[in-house]
This record gives sequence, C-alpha cells and structure tokens, in this order.
Amino acid sequence: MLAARVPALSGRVVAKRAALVAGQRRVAIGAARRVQAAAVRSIQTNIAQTDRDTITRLLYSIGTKREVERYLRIFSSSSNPSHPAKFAVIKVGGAVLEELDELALSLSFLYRVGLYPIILHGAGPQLNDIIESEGIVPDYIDGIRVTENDPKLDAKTLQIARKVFLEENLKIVSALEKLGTRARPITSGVFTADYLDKDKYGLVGKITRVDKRPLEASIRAGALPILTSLAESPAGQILNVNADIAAGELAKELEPLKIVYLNEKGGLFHGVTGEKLDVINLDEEYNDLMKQSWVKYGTKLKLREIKELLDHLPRSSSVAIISASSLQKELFTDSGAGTLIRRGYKLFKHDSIETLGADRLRQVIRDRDPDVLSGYLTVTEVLNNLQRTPFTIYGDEPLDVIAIVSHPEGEIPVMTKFLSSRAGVLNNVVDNVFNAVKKGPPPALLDRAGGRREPRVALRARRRQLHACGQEPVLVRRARRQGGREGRAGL
Ligand SMILES: Nc1ncnc2c1ncn2[C@@H]1O[C@H](COP(=O)(O)OP(=O)(O)O)[C@@H](O)[C@H]1O
Ligand SMILES: CC(=O)N[C@@H](CCC(=O)OP(=O)(O)O)C(=O)O
Repeated sequence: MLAARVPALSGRVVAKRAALVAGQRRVAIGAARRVQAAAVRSIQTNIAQTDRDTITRLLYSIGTKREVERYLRIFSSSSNPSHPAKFAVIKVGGAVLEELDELALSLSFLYRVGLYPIILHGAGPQLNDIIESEGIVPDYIDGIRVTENDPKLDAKTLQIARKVFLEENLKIVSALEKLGTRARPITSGVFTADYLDKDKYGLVGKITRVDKRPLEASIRAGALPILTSLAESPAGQILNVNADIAAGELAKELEPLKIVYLNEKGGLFHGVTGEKLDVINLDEEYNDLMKQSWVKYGTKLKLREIKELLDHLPRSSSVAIISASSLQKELFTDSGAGTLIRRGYKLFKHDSIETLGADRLRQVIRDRDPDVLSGYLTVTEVLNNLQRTPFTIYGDEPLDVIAIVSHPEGEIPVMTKFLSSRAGVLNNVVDNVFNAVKKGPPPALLDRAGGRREPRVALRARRRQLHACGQEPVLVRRARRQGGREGRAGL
C-alpha cells in the first residue's frame, strides 16, 4: 500500500521543504524581475533604430497586448492639436538626473510612440553640491530652500541656482537630442510668481499664473518641452520655486491624464519599516501620515503638494512616484510601479440602517451576502437578525466593502458580515475597512488580556469573502495596485 511505503514527514523535513519552496519562489520571482528588467532595457536600447510599430510590439513584453493597446489608445487620444499638452506631467527630481541616460531613454520611448509629456525638473542635490563647495550651508525651511536674502551675500544662491538649473536643463535636452528625440528648453515665460514670503525665504516664488502656450507651441513643433523650476515676478525678478510645487501648479493648469513624480528610489518608503508604500489613499491616510516622525522636510512638502493638487483635480486623478526605469511599466500596465497616491474614498461608521440608507444596504446584501445568494436567508431576514442586537456598520462611501459588527451589551463584539465587491478587493478597500473595524469603537476585538487581536470569525469571514471574489488573501498586496489602475482612470 502506498501509504505504508511513504514515510511520515518529520517537522524538520516539512520545514526544509517549505524553505526550499520559498527559496524556489524567490528565485522564480528574481528571474521574472530580471526578465522584465531585460525587456525594458532591450526596449530602451532599441529606441534609436525602431519605429512606432516596433516599439509598440516591444511594449508587449512588459504588459499584455490588451493592456498596452488600451493605454496607448487612451494616451494617444488624450492629446489633439487644440489641447496638445494633455497626456502627462512628469516631474524629474534632481537625484534622477544623475542617471540621465536612463531618463533620456524612457522619455524617448514615449516620444517614439507619439506621446509628448511635459517634463519639469529639479536640481536640488546639484545645487547643494555647488553652494557647499563655495562654503555656503544650504538652508531649508519646511522643505523649501531659503534663497539668499542676506545683503552681504547678495543674491548669490539664486545666481548659482539659475546657472545650475539651466545647465541641468540643457543636459536633459542634449541627452534627448542625442537619441534623435526633439526637445526644447523652456526656462522662462511659463511661471509668473509673487514672493512666497520675502522675509522668510528670500527670492522664492509662489506661482500665481501658468502660461501653457510655450509648452503647447513646443509640442506642436514636435519637441518635448523641458521646463526648469524658475519663475519671474511681474517686475521681472527671477524667483526660485520648489520643483514639486511647480509640477503641482503645472498639473493643476493642464489637468493631464497622468501625473508622475520621478525619484531615484522608485517610490515613497515607510521611514520605520523601510517598506515601499504601494498606495496612499489620502482621504483616509493623509492626517496620520503627516503626523509620522519620518514624514518631514521634502517628503512632507511633497505629500502636502500632492494632496493640494489632487483636491483640486477630479477624484479619479492620481500621482505616481516611480523611478525613471519604471516609466513604461507605470504607464502601460495595470500593475503600475512605485507608489500610487490618490484621494480614495472616505470610510464611514454608522450605528443604524437608516443613516447608511436602507435601500443601499439591502442592495449590498442582496448582491453579496452568501446566506442570501445561497437562498438560506432572505434580505429581510438578514436585516431582522442584524437588528436584534446593537451593531455598527463600517464601510467605504461607494459601498465596495461593508463590515457589520454586532456588539451585544456585556459581550465580546463579533464581526458578523464582511461583504466586498471585486473592486473593493482590488482597490485595497478591504484592508482599510478591516483596519477601521479593528480600531473600533466599539473596542471590538480585545483579547482576555485586553490586547487587540484579530477575531477568528472576522478573519474567516474575510478569507471567505476574498475567496468568493476569486482572490486568495495572499494576493491582496498585488491586487491592490491593479485595482488602483482600473479604479483610477476608469479604463
Ligand atoms: N520616505 C521617503 N521615501 C523616499 N525617499 C525619501 C524618503 N525620505 C527621504 N527621501 C529622500 O529624500 C530625497 C530628497 O527628497 P525630495 O526633496 O523630496 O527629493 P525630490 O524632490 O528630488 O524627489 C529623495 O531624493 C529621497 O532620496
Ligand atoms: C525654493 C526651492 O526649494 N527650490 C528648489 C528647486 C529645485 C528642486 O526642487 O529640486 P529637487 O526636485 O531636486 O528637490 C531648490 O532650490 O532646491
């Protein structure tokens, strides 16, 4: 008999096998990443000698044909002769300019498929290197460079800043032209600014007007517009503007399909765990995030600016923070890359059916409750059962996820329903609502020692729900980004 011949596996063997499988998975993931990186490299190195069709075919190696065609179609139709600057605003952090070839290849790639992003670059690190070598200590207040206001130093920082910014601008233009990509330096005439606060920051501008005509003229002439973050006052004084802020103002004016911030790290990283933040839902997370001790200086300013920008734009807009080499993946695949920042939806908490809306709740239960779907209970029975004890309903505004916690007087509260749509799973709303339930009140999920714990019922309900949506719990992290794309552009 087979069973008799197979020795029982010892715990150690099982552990070893598990480690082996995990190792193989890591190797497989590593290999897949290498293949993808190689695909992107081959796409990039081929740019100079390939035409649009070939590039489009090459794109298929980083995403599915369907994805790539869909995004290409949408991006291509976003710009037309009357609104040529509608495709994308790409902010290039100064640190990214240290790998200029990579950047030039990624941008040339877009140019070759007929897409004209507006490029705005910073050059903070380059400026720091030079002013430090001249014995000036860089001075920032809240992430904004104090741009010399000391009469003894005259306007020295601005003088150097202007020189450095123009040099970096020309380097980008030259790198692009070397690849056969036409590019136009636009170093004045777009941003008009007043002093932000002359006493505090010196020669720093607060943008009051964006003139998009030079950008549109550049695109119509077939050249990528390359902007630097300098503005002029109405009296003609040049003013330094933080590049994150300038990019935000540009995006507010142009309302492009895509807003991308390139940094050298390829996203925003949690300052304590070191993990990359895949998605930030600002409505839910902004206030907490801004209180974190690691969110300071440039990072704080960036988040504040992006929030202001997204508050101004339609709710479906988002900002992606990625590396230059991830540009194609971000633009042409559902899974994207780096950190996606969007407003998301606010979560709610109601203690009665009426405040949520009886019809809306009935609909969710009818569509998603396994007891109703299997014919075991009617919607009315579910609602009647629900009202036998005090309860709290958690969820997100479009009702992609609702969780119902029943908390009878003097008893441990129990999460009795966790109902999610597929979009709720894909958009990471599931985790957000679950976290809201854990936080309470009611202080639902305390163990005997008074510590918080995940209730088994809740976990089981959540797993069942994920399974019903065709997702295994382990896939939630990956699915989250995919949902972000679909949710964002309504593609
Ligand atoms: N939480 C973080 N996530 C990612 N990068 C960070 C973080 N905190 C600090 N940095 C680093 O700070 C540098 C400067 O930040 P910032 O001024 O925002 O740069 P940039 O505007 O050029 O992207 C970044 O280039 C990055 O290396
Ligand atoms: C007023 C102000 O802060 N200006 C910035 C502009 C350049 C910039 O923002 O460059 P990064 O994107 O590389 O940081 C500065 O002088 O550093």
